[in-house]
Amino acid sequence: MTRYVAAIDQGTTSSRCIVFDAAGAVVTQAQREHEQRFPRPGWVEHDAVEIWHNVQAVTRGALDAAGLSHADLAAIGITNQRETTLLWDAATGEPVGNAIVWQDTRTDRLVGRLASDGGQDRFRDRCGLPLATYFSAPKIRWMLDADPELQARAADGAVRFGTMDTWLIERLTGRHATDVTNASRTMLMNLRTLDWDDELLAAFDIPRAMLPQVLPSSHVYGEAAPFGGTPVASALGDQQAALFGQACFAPGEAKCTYGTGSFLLLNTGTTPTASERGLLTTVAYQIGDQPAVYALEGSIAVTGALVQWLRDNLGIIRHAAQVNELAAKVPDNGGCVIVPAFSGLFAPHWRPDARGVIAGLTGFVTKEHLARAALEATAWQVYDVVDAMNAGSAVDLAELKVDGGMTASELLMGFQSDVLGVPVSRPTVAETTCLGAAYAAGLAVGFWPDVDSLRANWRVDRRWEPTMTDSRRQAGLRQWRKAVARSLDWVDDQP
Ligand SMILES: Nc1ncnc2c1ncn2[C@@H]1O[C@H](COP(=O)(O)OP(=O)(O)O)[C@@H](O)[C@H]1O
Ligand SMILES: O=P(O)(O)OC[C@H](O)CO
Repeated sequence: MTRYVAAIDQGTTSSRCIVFDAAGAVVTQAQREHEQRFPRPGWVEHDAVEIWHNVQAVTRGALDAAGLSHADLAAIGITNQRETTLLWDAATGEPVGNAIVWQDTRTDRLVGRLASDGGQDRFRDRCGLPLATYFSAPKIRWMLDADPELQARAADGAVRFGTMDTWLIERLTGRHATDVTNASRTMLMNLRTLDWDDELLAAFDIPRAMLPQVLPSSHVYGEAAPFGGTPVASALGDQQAALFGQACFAPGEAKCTYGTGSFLLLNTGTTPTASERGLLTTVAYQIGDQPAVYALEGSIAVTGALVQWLRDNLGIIRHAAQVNELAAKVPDNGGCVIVPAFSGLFAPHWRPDARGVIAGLTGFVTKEHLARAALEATAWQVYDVVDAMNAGSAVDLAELKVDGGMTASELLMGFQSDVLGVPVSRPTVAETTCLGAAYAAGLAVGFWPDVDSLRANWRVDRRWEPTMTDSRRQAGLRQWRKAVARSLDWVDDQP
């Protein structure tokens, strides 16, 4: 009997598999980290074969841990780190090199060259994205430039492109396909046609023959041969999957996922909404042949990664959670503000020339103040994104649903509610990314009847209400804005 749905989350630092029951509760899970490769400053790579082995191992591991087999599964859903770019040989299925990860900034000159002719927003109308190293198209261009043989082979379809969803779908089912949410992060998909766009392909000189077929997010992609032919029935980028798992199915509903970076997505309904304030327009999901649903997104590159930096580079904490113990020892930041622009600032600023600053240092500032400033930096970056959303759209965010590793920090969540001035709610199932992929897969095979049945599964675990006075909020905001201004225009040689 098929009582469960499995979700595979292929993330930036690890791959995990979680099996859910019909109530959306976690039945079993397994997780495995993969190596982060930093061959040069600013470069970040993953070995896609290592990832493929890990994905199989965690899926088997999760099933074994609960004494289940693939026969217990109605479907498998896939969710993944987005934008990370891989090329492989169509005949052998072997990667032509490592995957270039979304955080990698090696394409900054290429992006600068393209932006010098028409500006950073020259493709925004078609694909919803500004020109930035973050997205896949510049990474594909870089790979094709790096090996002169590849362009011709790509034009014949002998070399294939894929993000991590596509890589896993092809390995599992034999089909070269992606979903609309992942395709919407490449800079190559037209937001309205939901297909590859000839003008964008021409601008990046990327052959259509190397690209996967674009399919809905909740859709049967094929049968997973290593798992007894279980249907692979969904694919979504991880941030879109979290929106789905948080049951943000109505326009105006939003979630923020706090991990290595943080990503706030607002459901804007079935027509793409443009942002004049630096937010991305992206596809939220598409269920079968229904119209696609769109989102506005604020992507923040460094939030939890700053806590890791306090741990790994400064050594002032031993575990991420200790940042809270340290921060709780002081009543405020002691006048110190950190802007973690380690690889420039993403939304809403899109400033590749920014670099991190610690502002307001005096002899009074201690490691406790630094810990507090690190948590506050996350909340203020999210504030900037929400501010851009409220200013640029008719929607005034009334509540924020949250998930991800950093939501374990009560101090951060309380401060977040304070600076936003709206309640912040964390659900009982914290694994919303996997849950969203499972939901989308379950819908495609009739395991769940409709999205209303999914909404009924959402339960609040903890809710934070704002308590900060407006004058304190304004004072903190002034300080934050001054610190952000000081982080800009640091890198001199932007092309
Ligand atoms: N208790 C905590 N307080 C603050 N930050 C935390 C805590 N626990 C984990 N983190 C941070 O959260 C991030 C991990 O969250 P996770 O959702 O697993 O991220 P990802 O999916 O991006 O790998 C790490 O960057 C870590 O520093
Ligand atoms: O794998 P995560 O959770 O760090 O998410 C990465 C994002 O999808 C990048 O856009």
